[in-house]
Amino acid sequence: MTEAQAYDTDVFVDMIEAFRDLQATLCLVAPPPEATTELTATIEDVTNRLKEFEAPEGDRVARELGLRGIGHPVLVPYQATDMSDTGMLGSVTFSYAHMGSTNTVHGGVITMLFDDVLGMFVSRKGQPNSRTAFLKVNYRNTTPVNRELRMTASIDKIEGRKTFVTGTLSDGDIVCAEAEALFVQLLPGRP
Ligand SMILES: CCCCCCCCCCCCCCCC(=O)SCCNC(=O)CCNC(=O)[C@H](O)C(C)(C)COP(=O)(O)OP(=O)(O)OC[C@H]1O[C@@H](n2cnc3c(N)ncnc32)[C@H](O)[C@@H]1OP(=O)(O)O
Repeated sequence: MTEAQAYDTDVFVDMIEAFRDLQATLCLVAPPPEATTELTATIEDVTNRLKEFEAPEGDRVARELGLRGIGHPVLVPYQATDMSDTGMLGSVTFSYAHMGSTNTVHGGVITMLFDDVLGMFVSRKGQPNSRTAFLKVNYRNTTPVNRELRMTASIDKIEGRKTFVTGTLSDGDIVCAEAEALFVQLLPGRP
């Protein structure tokens, strides 16, 4: 995205943030049927308005903002705070939108975060244009929502087109989840 478009990008991120707030709020409410029907119509109005701006893949703002999930309505936004050639540190705070049972994060969301974080790290420091071949997650403890958590990622081995990575998600000294994954770089010409 060019510098001239940077302002538009910020505005788009604001809209995605508002959407995330909507998702989290939806998980906390119990509106009566009349209010639900009225609100559903409002959401449909917003969707129809947005459809007026559908764009070809290369021009979509969410795609341009792919890093750190910030421009994607479903991915979990995170911060990569430190990155070397083989290791990465980061932080993430899950919201009520990511809740499975009371105040703890849905396991599938944690796996999605690992796929995104490890995939980004492999793209930058391993081999670009790689895809997840496998991703194994061990859930060591429940993961709290609304709390800043620490993430690590490391590249353990590169063999030909294969990059082997591991990651952790921790709440202070408590390891919430660990992941190990293989990313395979696509052969030239493979979509
Ligand atoms: C400043 C710049 C910033 C840029 C910043 C960009 C940021 C960008 C961030 C993106 C972050 C999103 C990250 C999400 C990443 C996904 O979520 S990708 C989507 C989910 N994954 C998929 O859809 C993959 C589907 N599968 C496939 O496409 C193909 O099976 C694969 C994985 C590409 C492999 O196919 P292939 O290229 O034909 O490879 P193949 O010859 O079968 O195997 C190659 C080697 O890998 C091994 N292998 C393959 N699969 C496996 C497996 N499952 N288990 C074990 N070994 C395997 C083979 O045994 C073989 O080993 P060797 O014989 O070489 O020792």
